[in-house]
Amino acid sequence: MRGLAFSTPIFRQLVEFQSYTYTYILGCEKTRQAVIIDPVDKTADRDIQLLKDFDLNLVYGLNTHVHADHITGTHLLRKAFPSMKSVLSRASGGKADRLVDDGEDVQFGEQKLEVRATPGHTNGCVTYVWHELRRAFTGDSLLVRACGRTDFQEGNAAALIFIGHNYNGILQTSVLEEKNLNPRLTKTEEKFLETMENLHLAHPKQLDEAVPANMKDGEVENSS
Ligand SMILES: N[C@@H](CCC(=O)N[C@@H](CSS)C(=O)NCC(=O)O)C(=O)O
Ligand SMILES: [Fe+2]
Repeated sequence: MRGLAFSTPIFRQLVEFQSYTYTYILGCEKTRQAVIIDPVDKTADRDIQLLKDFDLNLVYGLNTHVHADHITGTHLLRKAFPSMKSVLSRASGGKADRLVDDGEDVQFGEQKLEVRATPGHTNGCVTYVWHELRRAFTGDSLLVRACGRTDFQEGNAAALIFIGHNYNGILQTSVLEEKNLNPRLTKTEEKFLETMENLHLAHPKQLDEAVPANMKDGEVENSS
């Protein structure tokens, strides 16, 4: 069977409920090539099943940055889709099959994502822009009504430009909304820097295992 017939590009937003990470599957309906953005190891089986249900061939597994709150699922997805290449920014200093720089395109069938450097949460944060559908995947650079923390992983509030998580169940946002409603981004630069200095957030629970593993494309000893 040739899978379900889609008449428009395929798009799914998925959640991993331990770290509240949002994962995205994007597919070209004509060639059935697909990418996944910010997959999590714990939900790799779900993602593989969904890709297979849709008869999609995963060509890239992209990470927006070296995550501190979960281990990427790219190494597990590659087992099901052996030609899949993991993608990470060169500026992150981490390992991946393809290292990308600002301005590069990542092609999947007739669709593509533009890589834009959006440092601040980490040095190597990038946003992937899908121009065709006017969607931007910001990782933790910009969150709904918030932005990524800047108190570890070379975080630098002064470098933060823009938004992957939301802890209140709001699934998406727009540049217009955040420009007007984001309590951090509507401040003066001075007040913004002061706010970021004083967030006093607890460290992510998986920080100590996630960062070293994600620097090595998710490969950890004892990982399945
Ligand atoms: N409780 C979570 C971690 C929460 C956290 O630190 N989130 C990060 C993004 S993951 S690096 C963040 O930047 N938060 C900003 C904010 O304002 O909440 C866990 O233990 O995993
Ligand atoms: Fe992060």
